[in-house]
Amino acid sequence: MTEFDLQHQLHGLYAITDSKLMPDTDAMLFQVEQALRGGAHIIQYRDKSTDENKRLTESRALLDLCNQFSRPLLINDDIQLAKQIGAHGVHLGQSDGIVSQAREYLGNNSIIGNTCHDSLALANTACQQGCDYVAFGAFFASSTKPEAKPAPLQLLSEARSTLPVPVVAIGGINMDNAEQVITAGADMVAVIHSLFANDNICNRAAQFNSLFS
Ligand SMILES: Cc1ncc(COP(=O)(O)OP(=O)(O)O)c(N)n1
Ligand SMILES: Cc1ncsc1CCOP(=O)(O)O
Ligand SMILES: [Mg+2]
Repeated sequence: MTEFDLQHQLHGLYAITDSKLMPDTDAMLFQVEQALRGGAHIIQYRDKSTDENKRLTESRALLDLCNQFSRPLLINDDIQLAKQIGAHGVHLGQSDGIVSQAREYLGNNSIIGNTCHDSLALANTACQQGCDYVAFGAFFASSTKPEAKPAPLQLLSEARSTLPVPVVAIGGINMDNAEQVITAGADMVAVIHSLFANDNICNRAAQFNSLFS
């Protein structure tokens, strides 16, 4: 995938990998392929290990897979890895680097997302620095990241109406609550557990996607 329409890509289900739910590279590739078949619009490689060889091999394999489906692969936390493999972009938390520096390093064609927790002020700064989307959450209790700071649903409508970029909702999102965050203003729902712990990942991805118009 070389060129794509950002407005179209930054919408719908945003699937994030998880090393506990994906015990090895083959399992990860199989599960992500199921999510892509079900219609996941964006994939994020999120691996907290320090095994550089594994991270390189897995992210390259994921990038091949995403290219086959013409969907972007973003790397969590690591702008060097994103640049090294030619990923479509990066997702940065508040302590993972500065958006404007990532933009300079990766160039204008990369997608850069930024975690803004429950703060419109952080989101405005991220937008001024050139991010392509902002992420808020956790909106619900997350078994993947129980320590994530809670964010209120009302934040999403204000974010949607005041920010110039698409808005991601994350944290404990499942089929019982996804509609609430979408109605409140989320352009994308970022999901780990409810998607990748499901017995039928392809169906679950399609169910999430059907919630978006
Ligand atoms: C889409 C999306 N939103 C938020 C996060 C969380 O990022 P961060 O706060 O840096 O936490 P870690 O994921 O690095 O633990 C995300 N990864 N993706
Ligand atoms: C990375 C991250 N940041 C805030 S909550 C979260 C985890 C999301 O995973 P789940 O969908 O399993 O709650
Ligand atoms: Mg991070």
